[in-house]
Amino acid sequence: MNVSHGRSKPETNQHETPPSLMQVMRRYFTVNKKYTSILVSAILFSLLTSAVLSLMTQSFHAIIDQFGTSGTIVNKQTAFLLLALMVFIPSQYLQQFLGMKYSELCDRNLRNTNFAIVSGIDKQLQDDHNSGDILSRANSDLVQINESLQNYFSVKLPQQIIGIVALAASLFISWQLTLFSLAIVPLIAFLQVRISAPLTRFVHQRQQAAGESLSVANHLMGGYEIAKAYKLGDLLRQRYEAAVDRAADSGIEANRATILLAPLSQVLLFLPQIIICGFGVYLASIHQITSGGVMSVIILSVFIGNPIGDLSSVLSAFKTARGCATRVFELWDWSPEPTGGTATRPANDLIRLSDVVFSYGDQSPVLRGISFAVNRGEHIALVGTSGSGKSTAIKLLMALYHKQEGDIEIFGHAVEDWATDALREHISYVGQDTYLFAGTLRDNVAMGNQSATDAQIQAVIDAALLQDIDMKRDIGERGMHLSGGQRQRVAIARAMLKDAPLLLLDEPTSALDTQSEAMVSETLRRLMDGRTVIIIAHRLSALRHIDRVLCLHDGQIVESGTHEQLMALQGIYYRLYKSQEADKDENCD
Ligand SMILES: Nc1ncnc2c1ncn2[C@@H]1O[C@H](COP(=O)(O)OP(=O)(O)OP(=O)(O)O)[C@@H](O)[C@H]1O
Repeated sequence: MNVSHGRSKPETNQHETPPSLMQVMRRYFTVNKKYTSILVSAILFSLLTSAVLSLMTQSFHAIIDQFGTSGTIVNKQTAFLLLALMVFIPSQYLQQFLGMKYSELCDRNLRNTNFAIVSGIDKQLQDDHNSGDILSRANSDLVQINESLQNYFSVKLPQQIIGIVALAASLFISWQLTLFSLAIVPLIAFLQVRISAPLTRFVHQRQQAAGESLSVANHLMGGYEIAKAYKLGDLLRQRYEAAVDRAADSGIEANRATILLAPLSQVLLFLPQIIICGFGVYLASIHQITSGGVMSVIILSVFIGNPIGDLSSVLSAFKTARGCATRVFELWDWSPEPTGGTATRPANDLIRLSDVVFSYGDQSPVLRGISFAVNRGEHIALVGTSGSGKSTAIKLLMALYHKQEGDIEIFGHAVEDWATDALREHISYVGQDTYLFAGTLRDNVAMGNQSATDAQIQAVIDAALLQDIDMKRDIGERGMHLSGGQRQRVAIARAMLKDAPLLLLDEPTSALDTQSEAMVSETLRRLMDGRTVIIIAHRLSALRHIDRVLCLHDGQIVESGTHEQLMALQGIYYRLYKSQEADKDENCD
């Protein structure tokens, strides 16, 4: 596993040995290294707290011994005790506060880093994973990491530091009494480690299953109408319950280990003190230790016992954090989308595909050597049978996927020579599934050009025949408060505002009824005017004004020409056209 959050692995392998706790924690610290000074300060305050605590115990020791021998209390020691308390309290506050702050800042950093990485994941990898799993890694896994580690950095780590210093002070007072009281610790610690060993696996499985259940819930919300229309409620519920069952089974196993560890911790907490009392009285009786010494060791044993007793909960917190962090870091190791080359401006107006071959993953090729060129201002239509590769060709032009063979040249640069972001600035895209964001009409249109003025936005709203809708109107999540035709025209208005020289249209009217289609077609005409356009067209009757039609079949261009030329050819295009005409006649009857 990488130490930095730079990603190198092309793909995750579920069967790989999971990274060790050390590897995961090293990566956690590296990713959050800008906050290390806060953690170091928390540790320094823990050291100060423990040093003050040891000195307080020493003076307490002296006060009791003095009182035992002379019946008086030493004023100097008492004054010191009070002074030490005044340092102890703020120091303990700061150690906890800084530990908590460190963990909160790390959480924020992990979330921001995670969002940036998720938004740049290679499209092919994203296709291969379900969105619920990605969301679960980006949310509940991060929550679990924070919950597990925050308590450690703010409470448990300072306790451990204080415990170590208290142990040293206790050994200094009476090494026999201290070691005797700790004799049982190795055995119990060994049991704790053994019992908690499978915890990481169960936590990993639980989070995996939680991701699956989230994915099913996503389907229910995203495909609400379909779920209702096809009565998919039961099917989705069964899938959801199966995933939740798996999450619960793994959760029960994970918690079983945690619960088993609890009694061991209790034993660890009290046993040393009982031993100190008994053995301490014996040592005092043979003058090996004073009564003040026994009292001090008892006090120190509480600070030593705390971290030992908490070992099990610390272990389980770390194992939970390790399981979740492994899933998050796995996501971070997925290949990012290539940022491309250095070209940021067009060299000329030509778009050209030469012998392009492309397949999704290791499947058989979807595009099998397609070649065509588009000149500035030309309008080209891609038509053909379903699955012939039309949308894929458009996605290659947007650099969402990358061809395996051949050349793709956009405005005079090979697609891979373009800086990917710059390339996309020169392209407007309107697809068949319009994605609108929750917010106002203005917010959605302005995504085409975030520096546009209200007047410019209103102008494209008017041009897209949306003038009846107030631009401040909330259009609902995914534009649910609008009709299908209106949603499509919002997408067109967005593309108009972007004003990019290349326009890619993927069946922008296919989902519309005839009336809406007429309105959308009108706005489309306004959008296409003066731009280079590649349109995937469903209704062939609308292609009479297109400069050139390319007919795809089985990943190859089999016919090319104007509508009239292709009709005269009486090939695939002609048959598709005729079958659409026949459908239309049938519907009219
Ligand atoms: N993300 C993907 N992963 C794997 N295969 C895919 C993916 N997208 C599309 N395909 C496959 O690639 C082939 C071409 O799909 P594409 O969407 O390019 O066809 P199309 O001509 O646009 O079809 P339609 O007219 O039905 O929209 C199809 O067989 C499809 O199953």
